[in-house]
Amino acid sequence: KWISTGRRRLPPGPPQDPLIGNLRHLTSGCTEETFRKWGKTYGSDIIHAKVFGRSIVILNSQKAARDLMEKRSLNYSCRPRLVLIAELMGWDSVITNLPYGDRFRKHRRMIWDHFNPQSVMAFRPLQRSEACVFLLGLAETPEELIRHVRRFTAATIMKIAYGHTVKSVDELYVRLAEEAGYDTVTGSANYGAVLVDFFPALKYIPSWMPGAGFKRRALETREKVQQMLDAPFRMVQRRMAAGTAIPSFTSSLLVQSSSIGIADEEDIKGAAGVLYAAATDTTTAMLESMFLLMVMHPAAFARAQAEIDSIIGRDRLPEFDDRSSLPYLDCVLKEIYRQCNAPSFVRRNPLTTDQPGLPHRSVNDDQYCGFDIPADTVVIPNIWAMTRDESIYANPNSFIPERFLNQDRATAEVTDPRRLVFGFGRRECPGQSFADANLWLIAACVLATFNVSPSYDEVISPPAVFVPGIVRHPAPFKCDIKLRPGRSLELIEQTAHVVA
Ligand code: HEM
Repeated sequence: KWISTGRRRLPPGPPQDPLIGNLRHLTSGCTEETFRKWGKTYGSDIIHAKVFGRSIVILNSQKAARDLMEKRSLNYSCRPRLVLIAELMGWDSVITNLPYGDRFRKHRRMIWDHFNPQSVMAFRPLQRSEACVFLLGLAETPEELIRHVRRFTAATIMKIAYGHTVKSVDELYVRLAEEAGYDTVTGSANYGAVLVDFFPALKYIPSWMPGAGFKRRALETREKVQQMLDAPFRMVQRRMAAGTAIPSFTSSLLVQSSSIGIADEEDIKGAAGVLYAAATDTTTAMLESMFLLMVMHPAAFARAQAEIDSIIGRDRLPEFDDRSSLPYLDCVLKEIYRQCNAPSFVRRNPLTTDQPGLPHRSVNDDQYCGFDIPADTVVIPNIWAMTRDESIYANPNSFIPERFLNQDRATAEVTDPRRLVFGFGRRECPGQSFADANLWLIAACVLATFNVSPSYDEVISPPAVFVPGIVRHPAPFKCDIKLRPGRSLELIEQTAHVVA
């Protein structure tokens, strides 16, 4: 392997240590910003690193990501083999970890049928009613903002996936899912966990052996993952048998697959389970970031609020059909996506740098811009760098929604951050229309009914500090959230009554 890679013209990258390659770089505080700096240092959009002989290519530009992951998608739509998370922890029946192939296509179809831009229109009444519950909660206990956000994201997806109504984040199914997710993240952040992904034979090491702590933890997590996938699925089956099931993603798939074999059952469980895992943390992080940015950039949000007041008035809440009449609000949302796209490379394992920015894997040898990209290379899109590309976004570190105003179609297409933050090619996020609708609705309704400002006891507005993790959440921050004077509460209650 060493001799064959020696002859190749690989993309440039930082110097490597013997045997371990760039392991030290990639596991110790190496961020998306470092990857971008490497790009500048080595004068290339694509950077090559190596860990235990395995090639890792980082794509720092939108062009490189589209050229490879979209135009050559047949070669770049696989995922790296994830021994720890998929094989040991039991996340092997969820699409995010499936290799490109028939089973992947089957899962993608199941999810796409329910979440394509047309189908998600059916979720609008649910989104509106859950948005009202969110607003009422915020009016009552504004200090519990994060809890209300988490309940909203859990409630919308649980209802869709299983027809189950979530009243509180302390409920069983939410707890199971949260614990499985938490244990997966924490259990994959240690060196044993990294090693088993690069040396799969280590998965056979007996759990009692010294040094096998990663395996013991993974097997404990496996039970939680099983419970998280099983429990709500069995609940739907029980309710269907009793004739009390509310139509859902799971029930409709169960009805469709009349002669259900074990493979189908596992597939349906996995497809429903991934919805929670993929939808909640990402959407929660974006909504938290939205509130942080409201506090940091009051002028932009005041302008969006004034737009809502002048177009919709103060006698009703915004509805989805109002979206095209509120262009400035859309610009604000784009700028939120651009600045808070929550990618996280600050992890211990370069194979499991998570959403958004899930790694792809090349299947065959390829060449790009004169460089060789060997088969089985892990390909990581550096979405953070792409949304800060100075050739596309002037002053990328400033919050300027106006940059998106009055753009012609071609420019709008190149600059729209939604074409970056939801990933690329055949692996692009299938939940993006739904996620985008949730973010828009909450932004519009909050601006219509609340004033969000820095907390009185804070001297300066909070800095944009993000906590590294599977998804980047803002560090805890204080803010004042108050109902706007006038009929705000009455409007929320009225709408809640109508949409209930
Ligand atoms: C703002 C919220 C969200 C963001 C930023 C986001 C972002 C992403 C990204 C970057 C990927 C990886 C794409 C790639 O590999 O190129 C992804 C995958 C995925 N997302 Fe989302 N997502 C969000 C919300 C959702 C929601 C609401 C759902 C479900 C309803 C969802 C379901 C999925 C699934 C199933 C995958 C795996 C696709 C595959 O492996 O083929 N996501 N998402």
